[in-house]
Amino acid sequence: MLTEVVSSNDLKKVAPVFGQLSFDDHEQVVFCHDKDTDLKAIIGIHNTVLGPALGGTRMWAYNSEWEALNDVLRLSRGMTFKSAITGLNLGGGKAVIIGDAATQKTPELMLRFGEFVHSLGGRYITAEDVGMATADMDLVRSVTPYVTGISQELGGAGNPSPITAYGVFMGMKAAAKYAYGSDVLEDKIVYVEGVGNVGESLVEHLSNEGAKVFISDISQDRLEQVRDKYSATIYEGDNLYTEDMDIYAPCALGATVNDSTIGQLKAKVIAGAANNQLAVEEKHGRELMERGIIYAPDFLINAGGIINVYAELENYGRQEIIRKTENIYHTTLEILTKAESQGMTAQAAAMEIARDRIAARKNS
Ligand SMILES: NC(=O)c1ccc[n+]([C@@H]2O[C@H](COP(=O)([O-])OP(=O)(O)OC[C@H]3O[C@@H](n4cnc5c(N)ncnc54)[C@H](O)[C@@H]3O)[C@@H](O)[C@H]2O)c1
Repeated sequence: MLTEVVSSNDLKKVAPVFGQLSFDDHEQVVFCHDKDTDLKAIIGIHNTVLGPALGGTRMWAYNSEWEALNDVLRLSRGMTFKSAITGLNLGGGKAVIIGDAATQKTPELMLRFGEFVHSLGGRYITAEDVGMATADMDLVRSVTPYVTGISQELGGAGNPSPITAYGVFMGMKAAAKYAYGSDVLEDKIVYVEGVGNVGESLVEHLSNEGAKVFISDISQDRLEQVRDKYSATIYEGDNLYTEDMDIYAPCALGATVNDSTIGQLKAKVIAGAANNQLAVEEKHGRELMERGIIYAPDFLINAGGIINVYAELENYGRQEIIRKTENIYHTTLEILTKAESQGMTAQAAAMEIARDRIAARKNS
């Protein structure tokens, strides 16, 4: 399976790059190293048929370089399909920096990373992802124009996370309409796993709508901050997957829908911001379908952020950003309907539309 998350030991059994599970015809993979700043980064450029490869930079303390490589390949491939299904003229790319953002991210390291991005001449355009903030992108902007997600003071569209959260909220409403016949989320029990930039903003929408929101995070500080601002309860148990809930919203890292969690989940809807929620796309997508769980494909409903940063390249304003993001509601309903009528998973239905758009451009 192309996007399967596997252990470092299993990864070592395949050819290092071209044989990687998620290589999937990547155009270019760039390894970046700088001794002075201890930068170790990998930039994945999956596909540039529709336009330059745009995707955020993630900084994470990976257990091994294999896992970092697997992650960047999975993520950059996902960006290709995200932009394609959202109708943007962008290709798919992503970068990972190996290290702990809390302790190892320095201005010097970010500048050096920016220089590597610049060296690609615009084939890859970066933005923020996990472990990155708008201020980091502002730093990168001082050495390259090939960056989005910069602050409004520098002419950017600002932090993309609130728009991402709004799009997830739209996709969640559409999935709820499909599952429950109504998109009103009042009194629905929603578990938000990960209350970082996007998760917090999603909690705000849910709490405004009167949903019963439970939150989990590995950071106690984040949990308390979010609980104190909105109507949300901190989940105190040790396995949220077994809890009674209507909607599960993964907003931390990917692959949480996997062999061990899928049989425990009681939610009827899965809709969240995390990229690559299905550990093995086809297998777990199908299992969700067989269990009657409505899955709103992640790359479809978390596209608000890329819509927001794309505005910086195309010079469209706030109104158009909101319009495109609200359209996620309609696209989600369309995909769920197509999937059911054609007996395919929602993930596969969304992928098919995205692939068709890329193929049409390639052949034009
Ligand atoms: N920021 C965006 O605009 C955007 C756009 C599209 C997709 N995404 C995806 O959404 C997800 C969240 O992004 P973000 O920008 O909010 O990142 P973030 O770093 O701000 O937040 C992630 C949160 O998840 C928590 N977390 C990490 N591991 C966890 C675990 N095992 N259980 C519970 N919580 C855990 C972290 O403590 C943190 O609070 C990521 O998968 C990201 O790739 C983000």
